[in-house]
Amino acid sequence: MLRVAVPNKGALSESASAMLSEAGYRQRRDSRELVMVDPDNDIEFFFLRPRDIAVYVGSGTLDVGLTGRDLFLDAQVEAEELMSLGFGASTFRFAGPVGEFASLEELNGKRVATSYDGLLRDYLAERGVDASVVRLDGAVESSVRLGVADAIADVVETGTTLRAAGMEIFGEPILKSEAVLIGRRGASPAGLDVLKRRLKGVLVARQYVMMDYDVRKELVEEAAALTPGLESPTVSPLRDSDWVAVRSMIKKSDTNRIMDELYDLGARAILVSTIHACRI
Ligand SMILES: Nc1ncnc2c1ncn2[C@@H]1O[C@H](COP(=O)(O)OP(=O)(O)OP(=O)(O)O)[C@@H](O)[C@H]1O
Ligand SMILES: O=P(O)(O)OC[C@H]1O[C@H](OP(=O)(O)OP(=O)(O)O)[C@H](O)[C@@H]1O
Ligand SMILES: [Mg+2]
Repeated sequence: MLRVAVPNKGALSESASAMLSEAGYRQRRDSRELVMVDPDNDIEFFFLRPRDIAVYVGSGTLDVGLTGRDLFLDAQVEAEELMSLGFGASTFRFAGPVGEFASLEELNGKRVATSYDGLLRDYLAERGVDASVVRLDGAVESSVRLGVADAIADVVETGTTLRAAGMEIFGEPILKSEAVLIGRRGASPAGLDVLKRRLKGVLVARQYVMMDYDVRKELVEEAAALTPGLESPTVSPLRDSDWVAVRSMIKKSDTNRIMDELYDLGARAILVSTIHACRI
């Protein structure tokens, strides 16, 4: 039975469970449940703190886990990223009091507070910056005002928390994070391929739509270039032999641009429908 770690609370929890449900797996009804067996799919879900998930997977206790890339790298365990999951995006950045820091080098000899000390120590060491790292559990934005640090390194999403603390970002982003599936390096436990294929199916169904349109036969090559699809578009005859019907998957975010371009080309009856589920 495949043993999978899922965030039990926090920023990633709801989206992780929603994605697994969409992939056809049973998920817990009560947020206090710690384990959930799905016998139909021969899989077992363990609901754990997102920060601890990499530790369980790295030690081999659990086969795979859904967690944040930043939390995974911070844990410094023997595991690898198997795929990105398309949610939980965030950026990990340096910040300091407004006007005080402009570049990474200025951190030499300073104190930097963070909840991600493993990640930060690696980053500073790789760039030869000699700063002392102050490990805090959370709310690191308050650390400078309270005098335990000179700057911070933290997750920034909207920047609201930073602004409220009178701080601003500086330097290059340390890391772009999102939710990822992690597993033991080189391991391929039974059921993992199916899980990955199902998750990929959810990603594609979320990111793509199905587009149908009619176009004059002589324009089909030009139209197909706009909608190449994953393999190749389906082209079907119409009763009026001067026209054909074309069907192709396109990126959801390109929908309106492609509809405009197809219309300008002379395509008509352009229809877009959602993809409920798929296997690619
Ligand atoms: N706005 C956000 N705030 C915090 N984390 C976010 C945000 N958006 C995405 N994430 C991601 O969520 C994960 C952190 O989740 P979570 O906040 O549950 O952990 P935590 O901060 O360790 O726990 P808690 O805040 O409950 O003490 C990281 O991978 C982070 O990149
Ligand atoms: O840029 P923003 O949209 O304001 O979001 C970023 C903030 O959200 C997270 O805090 P969280 O709520 O997880 O609390 P924590 O710091 O105690 O983990 C993160 O640590 C930042 O403080
Ligand atoms: Mg948090």
